[in-house]
Amino acid sequence: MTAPNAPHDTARILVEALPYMQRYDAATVVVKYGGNAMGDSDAARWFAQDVAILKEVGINPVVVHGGGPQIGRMLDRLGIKSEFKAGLRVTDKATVEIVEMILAGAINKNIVASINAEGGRAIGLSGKDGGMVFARKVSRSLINPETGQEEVVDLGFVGEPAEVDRTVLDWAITSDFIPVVAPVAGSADGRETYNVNADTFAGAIAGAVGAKRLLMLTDVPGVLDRDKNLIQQLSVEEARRLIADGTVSGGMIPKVETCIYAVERGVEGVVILDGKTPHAVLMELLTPGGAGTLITR
Ligand SMILES: Nc1ncnc2c1ncn2[C@@H]1O[C@H](COP(=O)(O)OP(=O)(O)O)[C@@H](O)[C@H]1O
Ligand SMILES: CC(=O)N[C@@H](CCC(=O)OP(=O)(O)O)C(=O)O
Repeated sequence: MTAPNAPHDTARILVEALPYMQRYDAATVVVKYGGNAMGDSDAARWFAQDVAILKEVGINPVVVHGGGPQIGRMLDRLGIKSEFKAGLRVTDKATVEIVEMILAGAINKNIVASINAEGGRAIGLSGKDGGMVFARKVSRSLINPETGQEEVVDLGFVGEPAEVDRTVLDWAITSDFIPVVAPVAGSADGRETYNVNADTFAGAIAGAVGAKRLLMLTDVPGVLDRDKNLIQQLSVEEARRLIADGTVSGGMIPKVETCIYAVERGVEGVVILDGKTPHAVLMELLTPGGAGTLITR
């Protein structure tokens, strides 16, 4: 979106945006803000402005954020080694403490402050708050490259949402507040803290609140084919095929799996897009110039 430099520019932008505002009027849109999308201060400001504007025009944003690179940098500073298996961080007791500190602490509060600085009323939460999300331990089977056999790997305190209670989100959505949620959740008995992949967490939230759209902001233009060209639209079936044939790998796996999960739970469309482009969220929702990969049924 180019900045309006004359009143007729502003009027043109508003006229163009109007049908889109009507399409999403009073709808809930879940925006997953990945650690790689956070970028520099300009990108962070565009994001905060977009979220504040959405609420202002009658659309209800729920932000779920990540922070994988930021967790990695803190673990490095502390000399704690970290590895990923199947796109998930193997998380021991010391690591889960840092994960909660970075996600539910520093990053969550920075995003809240940025949105508030743009005139929004953001409220920072984690899955623990209001009993929003209870998690259970993730179990994953992977092929051991040495033996070629499938083995169950222990990822430690990595969780997946087992139960989502939307009460606290509904309260925020129907008030002035914009919920900003860190993907950390407790076990049902309150004894354990789990590190939940932010994509997975966002999908569970989008499904539970009946979101009309889920936007997944990352640092690539969307899902790329083998020649690195952007795929503009995918069905659930095509998306599954891309995971199975290895076109989609690494951190894109939980992202595409989340898209499939959310669409199957009634979210009309999920878009994977580059969160570092100017006003990516508004451009996607309120202009004809939407970018990224749209995944639908
Ligand atoms: N087919 C693909 N299309 C686009 N990105 C892919 C694909 N396969 C793997 N990736 C990788 O997935 C990354 C995005 O996942 P991730 O780094 O976990 O993002 P985020 O931190 O935003 O959640 C890209 O930067 C890219 O390296
Ligand atoms: C289990 C697991 O891998 N958790 C992630 C949580 C943060 C995350 O997902 O952040 P991004 O969206 O920026 O990747 C992690 O520890 O990095």
